[in-house]
Amino acid sequence: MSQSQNASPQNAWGDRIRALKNVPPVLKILWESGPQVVAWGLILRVFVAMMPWAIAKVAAWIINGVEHVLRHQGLPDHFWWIVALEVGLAVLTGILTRTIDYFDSLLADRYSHHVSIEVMRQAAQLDLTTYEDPVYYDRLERARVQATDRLVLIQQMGRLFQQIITTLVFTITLLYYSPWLMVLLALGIIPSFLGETHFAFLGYAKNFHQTPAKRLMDYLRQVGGSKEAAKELKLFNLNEYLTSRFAGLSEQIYKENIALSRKKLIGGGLLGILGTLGYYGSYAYVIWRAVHGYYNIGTFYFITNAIVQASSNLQQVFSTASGIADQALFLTDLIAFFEMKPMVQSKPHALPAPRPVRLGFEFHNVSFAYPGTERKVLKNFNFTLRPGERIALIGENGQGKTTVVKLITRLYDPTEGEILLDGIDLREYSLEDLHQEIGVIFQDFMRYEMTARENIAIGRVELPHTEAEIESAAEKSLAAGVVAKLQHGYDQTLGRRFEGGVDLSGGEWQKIALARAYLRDAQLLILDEPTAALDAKSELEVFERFAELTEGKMALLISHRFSTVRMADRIVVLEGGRLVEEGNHQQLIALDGRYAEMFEMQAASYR
Ligand SMILES: Nc1ncnc2c1ncn2[C@@H]1O[C@H](COP(=O)(O)OP(=O)(O)OP(=O)(O)O)[C@@H](O)[C@H]1O
Repeated sequence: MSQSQNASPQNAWGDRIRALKNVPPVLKILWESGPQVVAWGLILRVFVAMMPWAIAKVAAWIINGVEHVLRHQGLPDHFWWIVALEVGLAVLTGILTRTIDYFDSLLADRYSHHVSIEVMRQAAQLDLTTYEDPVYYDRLERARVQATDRLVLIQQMGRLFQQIITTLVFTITLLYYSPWLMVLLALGIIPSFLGETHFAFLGYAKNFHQTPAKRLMDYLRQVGGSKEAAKELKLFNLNEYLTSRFAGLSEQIYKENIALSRKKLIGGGLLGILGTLGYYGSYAYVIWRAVHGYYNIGTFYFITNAIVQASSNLQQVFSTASGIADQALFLTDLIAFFEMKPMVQSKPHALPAPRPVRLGFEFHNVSFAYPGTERKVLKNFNFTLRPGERIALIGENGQGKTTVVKLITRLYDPTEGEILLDGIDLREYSLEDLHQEIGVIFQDFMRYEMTARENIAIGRVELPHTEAEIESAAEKSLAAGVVAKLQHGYDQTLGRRFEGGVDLSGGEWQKIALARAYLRDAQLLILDEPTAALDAKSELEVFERFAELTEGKMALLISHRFSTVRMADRIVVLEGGRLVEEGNHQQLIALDGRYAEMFEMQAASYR
């Protein structure tokens, strides 16, 4: 991520102008959301934009006609038809305006639908690293907010288009009568425009710097109301603590908001007075010319109306444009978010994953530090996993076992060295293909608050699956016993978030999660401490099955329980990011090294 993306906005004009470069991509997104709706909106706006001019022109004819009558020169031809035309134009304006509102709300719905989906797609393809980066998180948060509720922006863009046309029509009219009129009007309006954009920018800068505090507030609110935290909150009396931290932050944000609103009230008010002076200056000039006999009464009316319209539309053009600049600043994050590219991705002509795997996986002098950190979690790590082998990876907490899994599944790429699959660097293979060949259940696996069936089917969403396949996977992982006890069986919603949902125990959730791995017809199965919440009997059962079911496949198992570990064909001991011992249970016991020591320690605690 570049420095400029991370830096908070400085109060500079450059940033404001740069923000306008976000408008074209947004127009593109708008167009993609609903081309026909956009086109109709624009066509109708051209008509509505011309209406005030047409209405004023017809009104001038009517006034001249009335004057004729007053001077006893008789009623002009078609007079009542002209009056009817005026009424017709007013009615048509009303109808067109409502139709535009309808198209705007239609477009707003389509836009937020389209952007929400794009945000989800983009979030899904970004690296895992990005999720651990607070800057990214803040950006995702802002992008999410920006995805919805952009009706204002859409209305503003349409309105600007309409106001520009109306202003142009009346400006040409005024220039036709006297260029000075426009100069006077512009002198009054430009300072208030600059004021508007200035405050819009301050508003954006304020929101930008408030995002971390707002994120923290959201977190506090979420913890305060979460089911998981409820027990601890009560026992540790944490509610008051959380509430007061939330209140402190909320107070700070309120004060900052008020301070800005005050500035805006005073500064914006003073600049607004300049606009009023410019407007009345032009008005006085036209009165002077009319009094000196330059215009008849209808023309006088038409010009004064043109001043009112040009002035208010010009003012609106500026304030709408500054409103758009304001919104465009907010869109900086959305656009920046869409421009983020994942580092871990498939190359253009990536290879399909080998099936069957012939040589297996090989780590060659792999070193790895998590992005943004210096410490190497793996150091010159060398390791092989051959087809048909079942390997247990063991080591104390924090030695890098899960990291090995993250590298083999390409959630991250090594900092140094390479990982080969059948002799070819993992980075050469298609990511989707590679992931299809690996079934993995992490220690912090997800508990999807969906039905039991969906929780299992998630293991292989890319392919259709039959009822029998789901049931067979559930049998293998012992989840079938869990499902049998549920009132609605496989259709039972799990978790408590949704009505009718049933929560499971930690061990029951694990059996369900394990079924996902079995559903996948993968060549490598990885279980990262998947049985931690299982009781001893279940664990033994699960692993005896695992041993049976992974026969002929590659299996990688991470566990702290030696009763399980000893079933592996080969045991690899990790310490400080290095491979320190490897062999089967008997060999390692005979070696009398780290493994034997750890084994003895665990055995002693059972005696
Ligand atoms: N996303 C991350 N960013 C930075 N450091 C990390 C990250 N994930 C893990 N680490 C660090 O890397 C080291 C190895 O972690 P890893 O999860 O691979 O250990 P482990 O052997 O699986 O531990 P355990 O037995 O506790 O699961 C730890 O010191 C941990 O603090």
